[in-house]
Amino acid sequence: MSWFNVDDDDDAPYGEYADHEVRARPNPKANRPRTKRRPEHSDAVIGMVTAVDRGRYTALVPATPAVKGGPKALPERVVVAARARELRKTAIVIGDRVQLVGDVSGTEGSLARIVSVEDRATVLRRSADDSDRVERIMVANAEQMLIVVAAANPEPRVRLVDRYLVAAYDAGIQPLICLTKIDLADPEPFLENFAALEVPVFRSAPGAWEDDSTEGVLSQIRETLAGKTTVFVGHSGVGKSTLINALVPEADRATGHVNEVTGRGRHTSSSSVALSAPTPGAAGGDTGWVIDTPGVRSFGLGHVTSDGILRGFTDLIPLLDACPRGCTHTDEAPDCELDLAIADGRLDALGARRVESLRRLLK
Ligand SMILES: Nc1nc2c(ncn2[C@@H]2O[C@H](COP(=O)(O)OP(=O)(O)OP(=O)(O)O)[C@@H](O)[C@H]2O)c(=O)[nH]1
Ligand SMILES: [Zn+2]
Repeated sequence: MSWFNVDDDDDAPYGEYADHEVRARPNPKANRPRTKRRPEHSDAVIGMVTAVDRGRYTALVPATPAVKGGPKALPERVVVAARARELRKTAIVIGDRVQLVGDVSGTEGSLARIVSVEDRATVLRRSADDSDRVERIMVANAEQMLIVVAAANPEPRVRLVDRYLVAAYDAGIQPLICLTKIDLADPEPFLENFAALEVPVFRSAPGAWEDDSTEGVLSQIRETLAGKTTVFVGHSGVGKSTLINALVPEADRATGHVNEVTGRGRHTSSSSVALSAPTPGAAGGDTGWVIDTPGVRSFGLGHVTSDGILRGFTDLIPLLDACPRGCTHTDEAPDCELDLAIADGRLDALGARRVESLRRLLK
């Protein structure tokens, strides 16, 4: 099975566990869940978590070879698992690589046990709002973030994109921007806001897909997704599901569906899920992973330090070297180089808008 689709936890679409333990770690890019090293499970297999649903985790386990005198060979399979007791307080999220023991056959009705979570390459977090210092882990091990934003309906908001960018840079994830609904409005004025950043941009509308042509935006996006794990984020209604359905035809994200593993039918728009995104034409099936997340209105950054926020403004960073020592770069900061650069024209009107964006987030 190359893809599957299982609902997330309805009540906690970003994972059930506040991430107190991880926040204390000094390096936000390479932190690991604080799991005590348990006795080795030499028989454990590794799987990737693709869905979380009320204490049940779905993991994709690659084919395992036969062991002499031991278990038989097994093909790639979907395994449903519960967490081991000792992992009660550990966040397990989509994208996590986990060690599974017990019945890892993936046969209908079987239940394996997750006994540990592997170190994470990246952790994408979000807090409820900026005053909320308790963040949730949304996704583990994403390498790219595709920020989906509509040219119109809903109106694009610079501030929300700024927030996604900050969250991505803070997590060490490469951001990408996809403007949808370019048939409804000219996307360029909005995109100018981000022109100074070296962020790849895609422009999408069903008329621009031209699936068969290499120039079509879908082909461009597929190429970028190949072999990578990419989390899709965006405000509700921007066309994220439409895009995912076009990229991963089996995804069926727009309509409700029956959960293949649990048999429960539920609407998908509140759930996160990982879908494999095969790249047509790529030799050897250069599969990427698309992680869909529920559309959000706001994206809290209460957990990000001001240094983390600055990382989202790569275009302004070179100026800051000339700031007075300890400069906070806010409106009130005396002699901030950002103000001097606006005054003497090194930053144009667009640059001044970037400074405003930064300062709103630094508040
Ligand atoms: N004109 C136009 N409409 C689009 C485009 N993409 C999506 N839509 C429409 O926009 C509406 C919302 O699209 P969805 O794909 O459901 O949006 P979503 O971002 O997944 O929204 P949530 O499920 O709430 O997160 C639907 O009616 C789509 O048909 C586009 O490129 N152009
Ligand atoms: Zn400054």
